[in-house]
Amino acid sequence: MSTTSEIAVEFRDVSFEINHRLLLSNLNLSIYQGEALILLGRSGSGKTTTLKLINHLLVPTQGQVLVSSRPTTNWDAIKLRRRIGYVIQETGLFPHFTVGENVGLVPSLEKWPAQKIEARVYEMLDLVGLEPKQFAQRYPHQLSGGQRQRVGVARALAADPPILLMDEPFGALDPITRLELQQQFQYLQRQLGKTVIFVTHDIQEAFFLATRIGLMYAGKLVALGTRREFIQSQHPEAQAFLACLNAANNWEQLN
Ligand SMILES: Nc1ncnc2c1ncn2[C@@H]1O[C@H](COP(=O)(O)OP(=O)(O)OP(=O)(O)O)[C@@H](O)[C@H]1O
Repeated sequence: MSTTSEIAVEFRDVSFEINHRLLLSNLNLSIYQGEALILLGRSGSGKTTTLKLINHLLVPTQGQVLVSSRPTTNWDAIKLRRRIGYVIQETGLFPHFTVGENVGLVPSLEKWPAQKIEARVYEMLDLVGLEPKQFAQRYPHQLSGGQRQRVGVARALAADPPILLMDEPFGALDPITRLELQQQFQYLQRQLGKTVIFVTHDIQEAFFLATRIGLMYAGKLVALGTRREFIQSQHPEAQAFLACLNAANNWEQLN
């Protein structure tokens, strides 16, 4: 895997509070270029909040988030977001745009010439396994959920951003399509060398995709490390997740 020791995103003692509720406290975390950092945690543990602090949808109430060594508060928010692809569970595709227009959105906002956009759209649809001639002219409602997710990934990759934020992107899919997309995504991430921060509450997904796993619990990062290190963690929340993994793997013992 092509990780370098250069830091792509850094949280320096970050807390985030809203309406006197502390959603995230004292987060310190460096994410290296080219790695797939999986944020794992149960519902409400603060994973999405952490992602939104990276692309400036939220601003820390304490500390700093740095992207390419610059605090997000010093970035022009639009320029920052163009460097960061964002894929969410409900894909956020524009319903009145065709698949091609959705995928070409950021390149057209960046005023690429029409021919270059079209070539890029075809390249991206190919990359995520959708036959461009068949799919580029369709509308999102004419696709299955799995196909929409593929379009969401193609759109996030279209302007070649160095960083990708993925918020439970495959959560709503059937397990077979999900595994297929996870495999394709892992291949793509390694080929393209993107820095990926991927949110999930599924430990199998985390183990499959991770360079490192960051475990969140009640707004805190309570464990951080490789799969091997995660298995050795004594934190009760890590143990609870590992118990889920073991339960899933021990189904043969059921009669
Ligand atoms: N705008 C808000 N105002 C108040 N509380 C909020 C707000 N946004 C999120 N929260 C709360 O912050 C906590 C963390 O939310 P967050 O969405 O980061 O969790 P998560 O780990 O991504 O959960 P899930 O896996 O369910 O998406 C939750 O308890 C949530 O209810």
